Amino acid sequence: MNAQQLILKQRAELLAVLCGGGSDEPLESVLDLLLAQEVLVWEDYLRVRVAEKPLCANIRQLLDLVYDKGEDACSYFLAAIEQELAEEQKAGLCFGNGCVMVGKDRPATATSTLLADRPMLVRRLRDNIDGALNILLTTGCFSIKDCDSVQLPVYTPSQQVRRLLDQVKFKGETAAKTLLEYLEQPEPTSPISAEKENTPSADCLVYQKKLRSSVASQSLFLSTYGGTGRFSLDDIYTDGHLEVMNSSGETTTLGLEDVVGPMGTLNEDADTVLVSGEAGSGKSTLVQRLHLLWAREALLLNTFLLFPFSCRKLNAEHRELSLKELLFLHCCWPDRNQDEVFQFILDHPHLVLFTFDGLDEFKLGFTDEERHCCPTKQVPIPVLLFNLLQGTLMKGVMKVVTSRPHAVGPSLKRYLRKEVLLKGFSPGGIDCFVKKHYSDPAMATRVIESVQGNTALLGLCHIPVFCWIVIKCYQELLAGQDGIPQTITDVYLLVLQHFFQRKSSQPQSGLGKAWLAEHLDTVLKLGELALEGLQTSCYVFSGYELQRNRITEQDVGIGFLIYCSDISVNDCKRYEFLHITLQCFFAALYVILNRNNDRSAISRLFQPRNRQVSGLSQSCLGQCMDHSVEESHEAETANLQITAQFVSGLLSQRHNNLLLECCPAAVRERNVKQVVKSLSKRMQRHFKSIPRPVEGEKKSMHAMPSFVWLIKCIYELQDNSIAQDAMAKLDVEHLKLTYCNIGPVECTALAYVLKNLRKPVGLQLDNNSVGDVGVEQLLPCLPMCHSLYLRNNNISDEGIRKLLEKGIECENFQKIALFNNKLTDTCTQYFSCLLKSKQNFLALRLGNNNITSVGAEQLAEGLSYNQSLQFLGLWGNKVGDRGAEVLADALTNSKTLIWLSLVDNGVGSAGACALAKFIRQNKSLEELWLNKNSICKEGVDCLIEALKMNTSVKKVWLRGNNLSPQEEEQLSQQECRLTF
Ligand SMILES: Nc1ncnc2c1ncn2[C@@H]1O[C@H](COP(=O)(O)OP(=O)(O)OP(=O)(O)O)[C@@H](O)[C@H]1O
Repeated sequence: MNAQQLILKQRAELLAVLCGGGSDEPLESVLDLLLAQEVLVWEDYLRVRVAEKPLCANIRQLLDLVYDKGEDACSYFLAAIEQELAEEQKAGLCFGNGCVMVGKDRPATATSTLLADRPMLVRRLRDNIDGALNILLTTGCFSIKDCDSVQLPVYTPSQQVRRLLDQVKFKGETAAKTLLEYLEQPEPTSPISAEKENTPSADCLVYQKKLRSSVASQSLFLSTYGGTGRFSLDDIYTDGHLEVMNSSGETTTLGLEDVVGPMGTLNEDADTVLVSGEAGSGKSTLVQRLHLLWAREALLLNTFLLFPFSCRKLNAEHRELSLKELLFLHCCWPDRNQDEVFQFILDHPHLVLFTFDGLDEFKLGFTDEERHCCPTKQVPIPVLLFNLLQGTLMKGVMKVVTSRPHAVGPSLKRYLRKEVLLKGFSPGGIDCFVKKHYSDPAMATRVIESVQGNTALLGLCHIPVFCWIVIKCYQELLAGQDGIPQTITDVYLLVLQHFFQRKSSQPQSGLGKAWLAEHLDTVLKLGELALEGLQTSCYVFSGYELQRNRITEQDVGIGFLIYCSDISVNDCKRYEFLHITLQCFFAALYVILNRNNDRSAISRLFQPRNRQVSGLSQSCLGQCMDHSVEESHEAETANLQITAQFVSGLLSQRHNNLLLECCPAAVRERNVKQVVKSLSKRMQRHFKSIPRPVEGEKKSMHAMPSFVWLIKCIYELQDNSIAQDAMAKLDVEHLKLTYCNIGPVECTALAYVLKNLRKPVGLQLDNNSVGDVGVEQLLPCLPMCHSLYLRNNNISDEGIRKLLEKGIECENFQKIALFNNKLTDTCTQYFSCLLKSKQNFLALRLGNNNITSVGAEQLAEGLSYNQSLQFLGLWGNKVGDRGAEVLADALTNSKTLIWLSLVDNGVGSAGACALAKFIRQNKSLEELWLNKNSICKEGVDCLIEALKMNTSVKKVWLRGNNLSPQEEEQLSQQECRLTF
């Protein structure tokens, strides 16, 4: 009997076994096999999987279908049943001669691979569906709704997997690829299976589950949105730009998953990873994302337990605690067998991760003076924290610490495994964030367009917290009564207005012109609390403190203060400002608007503050700082600096009308004078520190970060005459601002002030995060720059286009250094134009970018018209022989070029021979750098011949080419100007 006849004959029995027990599973697994063998196509599958029909109706449909498909289909069907059913179910059934389920050729697409491998995938994913869903969610292939529809509790795990596979197929190729890539990763060596000794007991597993669930619930929502609508982290999280720097100062971009990975490791023996970034750059949000992904088992798969700490909350812990108490009281309490869980942690440090968010908010600066290594002994929190960071306590536990840069001094740096720099949103990140924020794409486009239309605003939006405010207050922004925001004070006034508007009795009609005066009482009460807090490094407030400042429930209801879910044992309510920068803003309002302030309030803000207390022996542990014991260190509190910046901004003429209602003109005038005087005094201190120039060198000022802060204060004031006065006394030829965390916001302020310089300077901004937007911001001061150094600043061709468009018009502009950016052949046409039109341009350094022979050809075009360039650096590009040939040709007649570098450019002997021709004719070149190429003896012979005709060249560098030591020896004897 053939297979078709067997099916017909046994129809009732087959129906009975496939219906067995009313479970879909036998039918589903047979369908998996038939799909994989292509006996059924997707449409067939849908016809037999009709949810509304009873199971037996679907099975009958399948029997009809395979019967109609003929003998082969029926053979496969019987073989599938034989393979899937248990022995007792198969008893009495006849399967004929059977057929073998063969593996098909590898399908061409990922979606068809999912079908071909369906039976295996169902088995594999059954126990790991969360991991797969997480990866689909984090990569944006799935929405939360998709995940929910897969994980309905009515489905068995296998059914959930099938729903997932069906959904992935529906989403298309990208989703299918993502899933397959995830499955190709080596199975996470779960701590359970990795080593026997790592096997956690049942109680540890229960604890892990509880911890995961507690961490997940704490990290699901973003706190900034607390009072203004709930935003889940999944819906709004946008990747920030992360970098690590190696020991030679080169930076590499990395992803969230690399934060705790080996990339960028500088000190293998240390366990603390620092994530540093400016205020509002997204550090807390980043660790929150790490927490959430760990809790969902989507990241940090080798971390068995993750303990999240907030330094802000640790500040409020005045008790002495042991490590055990710290973990269990502050993070998650084990319901069973505490000792065993703690012992597991002690025995397996490599399976544990601690995160400490906001080290800069910790009352005491890091010190390694007091050693402590006993996990059960009670000690003050700072001792515990600092010893954990050093590794004296719990060596081997990985720690991720976030901080603003100023709080990380050399004493902590010694204990860092690596430092990850968080630089806020990239331009693409801003777009992505806006799109995530608005469900209406048309609205998102409007916002993006208007942000991009205003470069100062675009610069601000690189900092996520500003970006959030701009988006939040978009209505006010569009209403635009007071013009488009330019400064951070403008942006924070918007948010103030927005919140009051929301709570006003007639939200539709808008606030009156005197809106600030109407809410002055609330502003002053919140401002006083904010200022007191900042002065004592206090960011969490009790109900009592609110009461003391007469802050009512109604005031809290406006939304600036949010309830802070303190996870310590103390269950009294605590509050914090929506964001710490908002606390600074209120403090600034208080400084400006409170009539009882003493006159020195402003000047104190601008004075250097010595914050750190050395040693833990001071009696003020856990208490507010006593300024009388502060000493020696010159680290100004960054939040007070931000406050000073807001004070400057509020005193800007632009906000005169608004403030006039709240503060008499005479008081305002007095305050303005105070600010200007303080700024001028601080500037003078900087200028006085400028060393006398060494003979033969330029007079140069190496600015400290606080110089950038002063510049930002001047910018906030928006008064050109103040900027002019400040620059009138700056008498340097070179202004060095390397490693000063200069991003687009800082570039705006720098340009505003530096455009008033009396004499042009060389502006050195190497190793910052200027980017294309920052470059655009710098344009106003380009006329005052004879040289611009922008090494390692994430600049692309587009930034260069804008820069050179302006640069061509600037008479003074003569040198540019762009080593290690993101430049390609596209930018060389702009340089070519510059070289053609600027016959006083001296130095062009484009090392370590992506310029090939195509770019070299374009550069050559410009060079052949130029009679001024002295230095041309192309180190570490890919111009090759062709590039060397065209450049050599173009430079032959140059009477000015004295230095040329083609190091590490894939130049061979053909390129060297072309350069030899150039040497033969050129009379200006002094140094030629050709190290790290692939030049052979034949190429060097050409160079030697050419050098016989040339007296100007002093040195030709040829290290690291295709020459044997003997050849090098022999060649250098022939020509002493060659260096190997
Ligand atoms: N990656 C991100 N995706 C979406 N929004 C973000 C992101 N990063 C930050 N934000 C927004 O900016 C706000 C401020 O960010 P966050 O508090 O993480 O900054 P921070 O660097 O920790 O600031 P501070 O140093 O002042 O404590 C967040 O509450 C959120 O609204």
